[in-house]
Amino acid sequence: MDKHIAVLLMAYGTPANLDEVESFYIHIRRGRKPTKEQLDELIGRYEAIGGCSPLIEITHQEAHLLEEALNKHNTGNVHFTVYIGMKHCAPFIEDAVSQFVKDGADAAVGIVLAPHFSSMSVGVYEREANEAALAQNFSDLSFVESWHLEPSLLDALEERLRHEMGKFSDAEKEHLKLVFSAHSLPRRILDQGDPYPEQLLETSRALALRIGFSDWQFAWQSAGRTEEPWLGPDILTVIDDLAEAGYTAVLDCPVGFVSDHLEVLYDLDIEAQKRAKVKQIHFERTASLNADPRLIDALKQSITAVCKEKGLL
Ligand SMILES: CC1=C(CCC(=O)O)c2cc3nc(cc4[nH]c(cc5[nH]c(cc1n2)c(C)c5CCC(=O)O)c(CCC(=O)O)c4C)C(CCC(=O)O)=C3C
Ligand SMILES: [Fe+2]
Repeated sequence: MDKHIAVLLMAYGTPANLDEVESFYIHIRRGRKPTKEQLDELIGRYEAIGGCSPLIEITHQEAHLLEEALNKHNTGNVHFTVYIGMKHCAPFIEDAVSQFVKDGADAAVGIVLAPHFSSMSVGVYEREANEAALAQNFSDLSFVESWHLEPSLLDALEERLRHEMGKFSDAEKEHLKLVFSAHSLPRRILDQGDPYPEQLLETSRALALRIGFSDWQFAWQSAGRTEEPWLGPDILTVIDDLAEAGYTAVLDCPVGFVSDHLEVLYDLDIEAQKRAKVKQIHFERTASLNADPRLIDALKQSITAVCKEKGLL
């Protein structure tokens, strides 16, 4: 009999349509209903990107390609099945865990479609998966904690950066700032020595070095609308400051994200682009990795490394 390894591929989730925005938002807020203004504002953002986000469809493509890649040329009698588990919409992480337990998986490896670890992002996915596994008496669940320096990930991002750089003239490049961005988190993560900011800088440094462009900085984006302070500087403030400092071009590389979704299609393509226009800055961003074969390879390499560590391969 083949050994059956389940891969739990986790992503944020998205509402399937505008009618589902409210329940999605309530789930993000752990059961608290948003005010009408908050809900309308979020619906407005989804409307602005065409009604819904492509995140689910892209995640399905990634899952399919990953399963194919893992089962290609694998040694011995091991078979991989990829299960999608979303944090905030169906199929939820616990649904995926129930399914692979029901399917008789011998072991499971979890990975989040976000390369950098934070206790408030990837850590929460892991906790939810562990709780679901525990509830079903499944004990062989391991995780890829972060995969932010996987060579194939850097290859894919480097190619995106080189392509986008080509859209600026040599004259523009003299006043161009390369900005790496990622989803902000509440500033209190710093008190706990969270690795998130440093891992993001590691990816950013590696990429700037690869393309030989030293005029870069980091910015946070998509901070939540809550009372507590979030990590800054925010990308919109950075655009203002760069304009003030005489920059006329910005290339943003959202290194913290993998797929096209609201935070890229709205927060960058609409909101940041609009701010840049006001400030007369030529703003571009690198294309999302989506189902890029090098992204799939990065996921495969990090999953097989954990399998080897655990003696599964
Ligand atoms: C670290 C991180 C990532 C990256 C890592 C990962 O991918 O996990 C991420 C991704 C995403 N976040 C997304 C959307 C939203 N996030 C919200 C709110 C929040 N995000 C948070 C963190 C993160 N979020 C946090 C701490 C909150 C505050 C509430 C809470 O404590 O949980 C809200 C509520 C309203 C608002 O504040 O804007 C929305 C609509 C979508 C888009 C989905 C689509 O395309 O539909 C994606 C990929
Ligand atoms: Fe978010």
